[in-house]
Amino acid sequence: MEVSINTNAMKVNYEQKPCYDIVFSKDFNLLNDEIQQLNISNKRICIVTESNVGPLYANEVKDIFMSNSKEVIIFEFTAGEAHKNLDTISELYTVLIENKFDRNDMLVALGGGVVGDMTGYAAATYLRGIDFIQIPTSLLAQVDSSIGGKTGVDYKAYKNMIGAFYQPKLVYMNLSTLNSLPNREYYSGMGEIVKHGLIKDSDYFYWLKENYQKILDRDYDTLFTMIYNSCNVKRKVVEEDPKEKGDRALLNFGHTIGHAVEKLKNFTLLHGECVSIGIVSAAYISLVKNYINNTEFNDICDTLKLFKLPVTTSDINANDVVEATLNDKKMDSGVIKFIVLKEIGNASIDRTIDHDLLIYSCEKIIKK
Ligand SMILES: NC(=O)c1ccc[n+]([C@@H]2O[C@H](COP(=O)([O-])OP(=O)(O)OC[C@H]3O[C@@H](n4cnc5c(N)ncnc54)[C@H](O)[C@@H]3O)[C@@H](O)[C@H]2O)c1
Ligand SMILES: O=C(O)C(=O)C[C@@H](O)[C@H](O)[C@H](O)COP(=O)(O)O
Ligand SMILES: [Zn+2]
Repeated sequence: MEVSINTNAMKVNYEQKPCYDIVFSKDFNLLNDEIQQLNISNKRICIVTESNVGPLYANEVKDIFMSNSKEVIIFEFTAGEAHKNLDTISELYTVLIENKFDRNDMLVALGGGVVGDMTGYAAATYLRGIDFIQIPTSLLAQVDSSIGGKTGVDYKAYKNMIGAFYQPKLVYMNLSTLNSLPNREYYSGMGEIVKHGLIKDSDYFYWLKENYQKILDRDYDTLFTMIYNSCNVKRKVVEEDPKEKGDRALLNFGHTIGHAVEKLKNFTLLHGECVSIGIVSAAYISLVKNYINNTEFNDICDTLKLFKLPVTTSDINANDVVEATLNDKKMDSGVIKFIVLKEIGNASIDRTIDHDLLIYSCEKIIKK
């Protein structure tokens, strides 16, 4: 994978026209210029954040917005997937109404994927839609959730069951915010990053493997190259299929089983950890279908383990996992659009994966 990165930004097109910039930076110094281009001088701003990230970064970000807008308020909720729900959204709606936010005003998501998904959904639905921008602060949010416009909340423990496709006006990444990200959360982001290599770029997958120590050490230049490349993989997929009518489903590789595990483990495993387990089951199905060979299957498992990710789980049963997949959003008239690997770096949609094969693959990931 040869990548010459001579810029700190990339443009995302949507329905074949420029939509928003993804800006990569070592700090918040470029944020002022970026938001000035959005002409927010007469806007009210609500920074949406949570109890871990807010105390670290909200004041610095608020100061930047204060010097460019009419008014800035902060909405902070308790961190964690358990608060990615309609109750939190309702609290945010109430704050916006009480502060007389109108359609001219804007939300700012400052946090990980939970903040980004919820802020985007609130922006998509408040007054039938107001602008929002993403300032992702977790690795997973920087390489995945802040890009592509999937927004939403969990509903009765079903993942992302309520939501909207709604694009941000800007994605601003301060890579230095990762310095405060706990290791387990950092490794969780690697689940989505390994996924990017597996579905679209075998050179990238092997580059991750070769650079695993620098990645674990959070070497800045390696981190920048990795985040930039993952964003590029996702950008290209979502530009081609913004509302997942086709190949955007490839980004869901590992998620059919992954989301089921996330639900059945009562969100005690992190999203990226569940994606890792889901990748193993999907890779195993790809092995059974003779798309990949044993060496490649073991290579995938070993690479996930290099990034401290789980490849098995326990205390759940295969039938419950498969039952949970029936609510997968990739279901199409009772047939799952399951994502398999035709080879490393080349995923595809397979509508022939039946109940028995799903059960068989689950037994591979469930430790007795
Ligand atoms: N919309 C999408 O396309 C998309 C893509 C992938 C994942 N997701 C969703 O994103 C969520 C997972 O995102 P996540 O892993 O960022 O979870 P998260 O938002 O819960 O953040 C992970 C943890 O790290 C903390 N944190 C975040 N940034 C930090 C920082 N800079 N310093 C210290 N602590 C920090 C958070 O408080 C939290 O405890 C899931 O709900 C998943 O469904 C959405
Ligand atoms: O952006 C996408 O499309 C993805 O599938 C990215 C996934 O990593 C992410 O977890 C997404 O939220 C899952 O989509 P969902 O439609 O299954 O909720
Ligand atoms: Zn995901």
